[in-house]
Amino acid sequence: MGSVLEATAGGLVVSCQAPEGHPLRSPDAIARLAECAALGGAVAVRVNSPEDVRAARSAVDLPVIGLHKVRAADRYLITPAWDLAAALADAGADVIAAEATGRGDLPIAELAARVHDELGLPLMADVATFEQGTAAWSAGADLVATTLSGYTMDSPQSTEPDLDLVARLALAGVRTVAEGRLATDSHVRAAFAAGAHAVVVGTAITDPLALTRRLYAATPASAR
Ligand SMILES: CC(=O)N[C@H](C=O)[C@@H](O)[C@H](O)[C@H](O)COP(=O)(O)O
Repeated sequence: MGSVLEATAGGLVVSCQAPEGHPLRSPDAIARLAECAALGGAVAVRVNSPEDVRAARSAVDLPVIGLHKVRAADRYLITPAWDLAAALADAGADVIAAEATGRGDLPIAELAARVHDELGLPLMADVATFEQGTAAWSAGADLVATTLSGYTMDSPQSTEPDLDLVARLALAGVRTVAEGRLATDSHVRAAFAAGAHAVVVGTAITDPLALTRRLYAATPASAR
């Protein structure tokens, strides 16, 4: 368990995900993205669903952080049920990522204990607020990620990463991962300056559709 935490310290984790309907939505495409991440220097990849965990696991020799997104009325929930966590472990995940916002089927302390005792893996708790982060850390989470800040009613809405949350959690002694809307090298440097243990970058690296749309929107042709 300690080795994954050591391996990720000071590093870039690349989130290799593609939603239903996206041209990259296939385990093979996710595996190719994971290969790019590995060649580029990533210390781990973050992957959605057991089938993508299997694909990434066989493609790269890096720790695989597994999650399983489930569609709810307002947003995707991250691994909100125990069975989903267990299936990720079966698929070869090295870390289980799950939300610690109170919307999972287990209280966070029970989830952390079961991930440790039954799966033998570390838990990455995805949170939206400082209170959720410190609670998850006290409850035994190994990593606390700012993943959900900006996606819940109780967190600030912004197009920028929530580096203030990263700084507050790190200052409180929480092993904090900066995740969500990091898109530039300045964001990455600022996250580490704020005390991050690691950073996760997804869209800005692995979603050419989103990147194309953003740059297209800056063209005269987009106004036609
Ligand atoms: C909110 C939510 O469901 N976030 C998901 C968590 O796994 C992913 O959709 C994000 O891509 C990931 O967090 C990385 O963030 P960004 O793509 O902004 O670099």
